Amino acid sequence: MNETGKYKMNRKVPEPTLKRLPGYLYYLDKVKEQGIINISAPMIGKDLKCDPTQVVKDLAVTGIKGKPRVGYNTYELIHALEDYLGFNRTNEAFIVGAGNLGSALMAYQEHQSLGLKIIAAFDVDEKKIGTHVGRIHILEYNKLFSLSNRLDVKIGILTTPNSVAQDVAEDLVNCGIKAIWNFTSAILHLPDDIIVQSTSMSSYAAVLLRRLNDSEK
Ligand SMILES: NC(=O)c1ccc[n+]([C@@H]2O[C@H](COP(=O)([O-])OP(=O)(O)OC[C@H]3O[C@@H](n4cnc5c(N)ncnc54)[C@H](O)[C@@H]3O)[C@@H](O)[C@H]2O)c1
Repeated sequence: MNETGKYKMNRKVPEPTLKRLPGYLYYLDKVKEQGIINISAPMIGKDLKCDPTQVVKDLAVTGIKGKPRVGYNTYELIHALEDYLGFNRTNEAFIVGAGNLGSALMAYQEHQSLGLKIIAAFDVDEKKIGTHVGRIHILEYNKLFSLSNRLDVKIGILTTPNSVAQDVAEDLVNCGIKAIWNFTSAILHLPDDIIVQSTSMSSYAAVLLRRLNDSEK
């Protein structure tokens, strides 16, 4: 942090901090609904079962500082978090692979409130092409190239089988995609400037099962 308490813009915020920020936002929305105007770090820490020092450190990345004995202004903090996370902007995304997982992601409207809007899906399966999930149309994979020329989409969500993930990811990059949310288990080899966020439910399940096993010993 610099002397004003703000993180320098070029400083890379640790991933665990970034992962915790949406949780604060969700919690603060509930606090706001209860009409609570100011909230302290110890109160947030108590409710979210985490260390208040960690809360202060995490929230400092937004540039907002709490006041001694008053805490944070709930509205200011929500706004700062939304702004920092880009939730109050619309980020359009393509999804490739409209199977079980791809369709579930398309059906999950909550992403929109996070500023992530899936505008089209692409697949190679003739039976799926031309259908839609909610308002999202599933288009022929080859259309990815012409459509990305017309639209300035920067995010690609990858839900194809693992076997084709690298090829599809390279196509996405060639179409101008700058950030890939990778749900496959493939380890993608892409240029350094491409942001890849891999998400694995299996790793969370592994932690859950291991902890359950440990607790039963
Ligand atoms: N990250 C997670 O937690 C998690 C959870 C479940 C599944 N997965 C992974 O997500 C991926 C999808 O799983 P699923 O159960 O939805 O599979 P699925 O078979 O239901 O869907 C895959 C879709 O991709 C399409 N496809 C195949 N080749 C393609 C290509 N070259 N271009 C475009 N589309 C293509 C298929 O036609 C199909 O519609 C798999 O890699 C799976 O391992 C990840």
